[in-house]
Amino acid sequence: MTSPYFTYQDGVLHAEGVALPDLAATVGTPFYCYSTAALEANYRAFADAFEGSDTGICYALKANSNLAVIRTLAKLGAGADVVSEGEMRRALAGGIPADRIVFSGVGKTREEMRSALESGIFQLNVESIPELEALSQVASSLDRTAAIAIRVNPDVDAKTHAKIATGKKENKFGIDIDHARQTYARAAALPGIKPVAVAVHIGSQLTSLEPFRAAFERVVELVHALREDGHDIQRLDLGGGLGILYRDEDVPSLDAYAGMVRSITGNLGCHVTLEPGRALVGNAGILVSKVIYRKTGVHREFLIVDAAMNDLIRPSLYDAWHTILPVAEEDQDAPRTRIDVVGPVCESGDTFAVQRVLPHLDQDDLVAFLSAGAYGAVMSSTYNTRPLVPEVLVSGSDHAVVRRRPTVEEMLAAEQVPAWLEK
Ligand SMILES: Cc1ncc(COP(=O)(O)O)c(C=O)c1O
Ligand SMILES: N[C@@H](CCCC[NH3+])C(=O)O
Repeated sequence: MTSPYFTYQDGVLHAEGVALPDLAATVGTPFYCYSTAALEANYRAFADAFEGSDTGICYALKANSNLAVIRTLAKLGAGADVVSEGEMRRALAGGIPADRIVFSGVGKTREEMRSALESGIFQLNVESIPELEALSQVASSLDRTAAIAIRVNPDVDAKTHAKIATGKKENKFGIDIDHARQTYARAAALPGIKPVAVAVHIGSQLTSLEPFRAAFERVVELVHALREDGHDIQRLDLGGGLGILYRDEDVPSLDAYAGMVRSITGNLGCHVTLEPGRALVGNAGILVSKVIYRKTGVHREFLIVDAAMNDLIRPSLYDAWHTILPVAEEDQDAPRTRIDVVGPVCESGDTFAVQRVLPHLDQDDLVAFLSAGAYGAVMSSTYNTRPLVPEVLVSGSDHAVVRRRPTVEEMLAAEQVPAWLEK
């Protein structure tokens, strides 16, 4: 399974027109590689599906906040959904105008609120009463009015992995939808706050439209009730969450998703914000790694690669499946075997795949983990003092290293041994 942007040409896997072995020789392994054409196609497909509706696409930066990725999407007109001041500054640095930025998240600090208000962003999505009160104080102190959505929790099962479901009562996100009317009343009475929107986001990697439908219907009902209460609700923020194909999921088409959104919200006269993350970047990136050793144990065979859980944590954290392709095109008739693909980190959880059927791979062979463009590099760490891996953006036959690998010296330079330990 390849994509139109990662294909075999002349016997080796390419990202657009760039041969991955050449990139590996230039930047060293492991590295992330993103396709500009894939990013553009994903954004355009999303925008086209909503063409003609009053819709803003605010790319959820958390999925991949590499500056060059942001810039690529910004040039196509994307707004941003951010969850920290750092992300907000990245969005602005990537060329996304402040008036297309939505600030989400359960724990915005007062400093973050101040910075968001001073930047003049489109909307803050508030998730609790204490947050509402803090925002009122910050906005008043700046003599500004914060345009807000209240994120409601509709208590809908998103039918996704429990660690990325956000719309059930027991999740920390949003305000219980049954308490929403009181909360809007409270918000409207506070200085510096103007409630203009309702926000919802029930989880990530949803592969069925039904949970979205259930949540959005509840939100529309709420909008009617809030308008009856005298609130001027002009906007809806329907979050992100649309899933992508990792293995064999039956992912809804963009047209089906957009049709469902239109059919539920079409008559409300609201501006609709959408916050796709994974759907825009997930299949636009891969992680390329090299086999260090092939190890034959008593019970199992292991392929030990130079990428690890610190570089791509999704398999360890969510038992996520990433298709693994040999970079050298396999002979279709060659024998295939089952093997565990693991990294060098000292944890048994540092496992990318268990008993995966793969062609014979050995020391120094390159492999590519597909669909690693979302929640890949952004979730990496330096565990085991492994430097963050480079990110490369490809466009046609050009490539650019858009984040370089820091040296261990640079990592050490950020730390200090106190003088008393030197005595
Ligand atoms: C509020 C909010 N919006 C948007 C997203 C983006 O989600 P996804 O990458 O699944 O589209 C998330 C993450 O789940 C989120 O928490
Ligand atoms: N990190 C998750 C998605 C989290 C979405 C953020 N709310 C993943 O890799 O699937």
